[in-house]
Amino acid sequence: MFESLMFPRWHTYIMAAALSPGEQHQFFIKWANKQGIEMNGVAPAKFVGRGIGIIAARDLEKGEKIVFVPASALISIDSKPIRSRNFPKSFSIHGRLAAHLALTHSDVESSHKPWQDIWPSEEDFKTILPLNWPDNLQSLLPAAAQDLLAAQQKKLEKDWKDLQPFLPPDSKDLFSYTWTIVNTRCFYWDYPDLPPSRLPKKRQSLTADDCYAMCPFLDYFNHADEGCEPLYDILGYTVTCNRDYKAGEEVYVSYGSHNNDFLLVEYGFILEQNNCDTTQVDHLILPKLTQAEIETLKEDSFYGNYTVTNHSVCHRTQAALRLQTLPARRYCVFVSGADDGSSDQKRIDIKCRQLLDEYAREIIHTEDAIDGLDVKDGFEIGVDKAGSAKETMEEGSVKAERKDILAKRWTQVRNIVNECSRQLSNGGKTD
Ligand SMILES: C[S@@+](CC[C@H](N)C(=O)[O-])C[C@H]1O[C@@H](n2cnc3c(N)ncnc32)[C@H](O)[C@@H]1O
Repeated sequence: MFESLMFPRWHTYIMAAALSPGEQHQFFIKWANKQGIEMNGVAPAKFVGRGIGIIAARDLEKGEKIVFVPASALISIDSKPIRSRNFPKSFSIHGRLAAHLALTHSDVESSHKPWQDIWPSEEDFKTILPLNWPDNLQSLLPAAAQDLLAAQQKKLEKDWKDLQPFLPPDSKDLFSYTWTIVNTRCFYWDYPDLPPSRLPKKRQSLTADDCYAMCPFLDYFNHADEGCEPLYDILGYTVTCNRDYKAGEEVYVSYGSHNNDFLLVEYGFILEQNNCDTTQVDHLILPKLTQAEIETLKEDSFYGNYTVTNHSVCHRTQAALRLQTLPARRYCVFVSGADDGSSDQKRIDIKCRQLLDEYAREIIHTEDAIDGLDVKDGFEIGVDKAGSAKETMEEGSVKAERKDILAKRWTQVRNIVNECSRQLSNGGKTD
């Protein structure tokens, strides 16, 4: 059984190392204990640049269970208050959860109020989430991040269109905020707690996008590419230490194997060290393909998702470059796996390097544009194309944090591209 934790004596000592999270977090912990949430040797703490996270309150051992959240404490579309709203089942789970949170947002009696009080504010999200940035800054994101952002905007707009009739007038901004709360704080959940009579039917109707639940306390954990992996079963969620931790260290979970473009668009941050980091070159390859080449690549399932890491150019990119460069027969034996393509490798490596050189020129150009952004901290609220309140800025003026994260992301992309190019020049291999 986990020990119950309500800021005991060691807490004061450990909090000297990290910043104390504040009073509303103490209320939340009390509330969490009442929900049956168990914490063992960990506590919330404030970390510079990462908001609240989880700190090891004593030395922890690999394999130790540090958090348990019972299924009854989750907010899912099977929670009674959401079921009773009778949102149509055809609406996305993300949208239904966001609408419920919007409808309870100003209810001081709501059952999850102490939890809501510890979430980031709308203001926090305005700075960190590219979704809330003005168009001139969004257009300075790497192309792959812009594609992710466009998909995110489309999902939000669809959910808003569906759920708007259930919400008070003028609640688009509130809905967008609760939608991003759901997006940044949900965990995978495919309803293992449902009775066997309901489970098969429920599972049949689920897509991966539907398997979301809000999970109190678990949503305190920040992400690292290597962290604890939360596991769930019929009883709820458990977090187990992935390694030993010293008292005072931050304990992370892994949100999945995500590159920094994904983390920036979905969560509003990038990792300085990310073993899963990549960059994409679709925007350089796709516009140069003929219609016939597009059809061939689609047929062979090699269309798009062309990825570069700091040591390799992926197999898919090579397939596209081979199709553009080599006789059809040589391309066919490569994609069918009948030949490893090594006899053409030198020619393809030259193509890869030309592609990376083209990318390097684009990077320099974008870095210059970011460098020239005029930093201003104040901004006014205006209305964007979709009719939602959004800040307007003079062309080129930007909050310092946004400029900083854009500049850092492009430095990372430049390093990936330069390092990969260097490896190719040294006769390094492509994947
Ligand atoms: C599930 S919440 C984690 C708790 C959050 N830090 C808070 O203050 O409530 C996810 C959000 O935490 C922040 N975050 C998570 N991991 C981070 C990291 N490694 N570095 C910076 N921010 C991080 C991002 O703002 C992200 O959207």
